[in-house]
Amino acid sequence: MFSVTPVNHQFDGEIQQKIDCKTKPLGALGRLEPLALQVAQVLGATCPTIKQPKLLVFAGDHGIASAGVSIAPSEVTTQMVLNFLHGGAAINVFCAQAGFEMEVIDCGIAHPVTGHEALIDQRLGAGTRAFHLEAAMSASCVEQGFAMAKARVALHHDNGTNLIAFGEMGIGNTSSAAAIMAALLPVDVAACVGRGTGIDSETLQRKQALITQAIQLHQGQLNTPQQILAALGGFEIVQMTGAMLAAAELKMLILVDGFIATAAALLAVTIAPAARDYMIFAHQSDEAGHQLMLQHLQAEPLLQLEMRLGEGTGAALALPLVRAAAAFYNEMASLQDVGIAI
Ligand SMILES: O=C(O)c1ccc[n+]([C@@H]2O[C@H](COP(=O)([O-])O)[C@@H](O)[C@H]2O)c1
Ligand SMILES: Cc1cc2nc[nH]c2cc1C
Repeated sequence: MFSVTPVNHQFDGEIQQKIDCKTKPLGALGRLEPLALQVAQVLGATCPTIKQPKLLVFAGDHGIASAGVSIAPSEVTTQMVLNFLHGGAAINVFCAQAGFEMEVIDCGIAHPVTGHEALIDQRLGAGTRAFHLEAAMSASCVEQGFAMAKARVALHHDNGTNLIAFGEMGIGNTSSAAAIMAALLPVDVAACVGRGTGIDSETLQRKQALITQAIQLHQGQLNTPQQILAALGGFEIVQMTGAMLAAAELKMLILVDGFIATAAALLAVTIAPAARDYMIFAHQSDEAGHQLMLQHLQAEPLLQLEMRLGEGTGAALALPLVRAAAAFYNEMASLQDVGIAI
């Protein structure tokens, strides 16, 4: 379904030379320099420019939420979707600041909302099934989610967007992301499970026990990323994975937010390793497993602000840094231009 090719390394030498010749000591722009290299690899070495950046908030509900793994009930997912549509959430504020156009996609919240034209309907159901008792969804649901996400990304690409940021909303989705992490990586469940929205220690123990139970229940059916998604996933995680693969296929920049978006990135990279070339990791979340997940992706996030909100907030805050990397690459004078000999 996805055919992702690695970035072109043909011009790496020229791009690096251009970065090194800017009016600064060698390497003095620190991590903005490899970021500029990546931006130029993906968007072109001549004058890489971020165009019509979009931030997509993928919303979905989780059956596991009714087992008491969050501070909030599933109703809050719908309430927050309405908040996004009315412009009142953190992500609305940060998108407006950063110059992101924001889109909210209903991937399958439990209580659908009507009468909002701006809400994109890509529903796969009314929340997943509780994955500690049965598979979260069917295999065909995963494929359907991939197809819908791919079509949406293609539409944005056709309209001129060349950077997509990934955020999400879904009560219970840190449980799903932690279970996916435990299924994909050679790490203990305990290293994957965190406090999500801010649960107490007793709830954390229950969450860990339910995820351990789920991994045992689905053992033998966790052999591919698609199987892992069907067993343990969420509708929003399925669609983020598909959308990331589609964006990589179309050679767009992918800006990844926090713990749950990174779980989707991990799935996408497992399906198509070349997708990693297109990914920029925005922010290291305070969620316990995120650092380890990033390590496995060999990702150094741009920001570390101790946030644990999701929605795409870290990605929105990181966009100015990505713009700055492209701008210095395109606009700074060279040492030669100004006659500096060092
Ligand atoms: O992205 C993150 O790093 C992150 C870390 C902790 C919580 N969240 C958000 O909180 C919700 C999931 O938390 P929970 O406790 O309900 O699993 C979901 O809506 C996420 O957007 C997000
Ligand atoms: C209020 C609230 C806002 C959120 N935004 C993302 N996840 C969230 C979880 C809660 C509970």
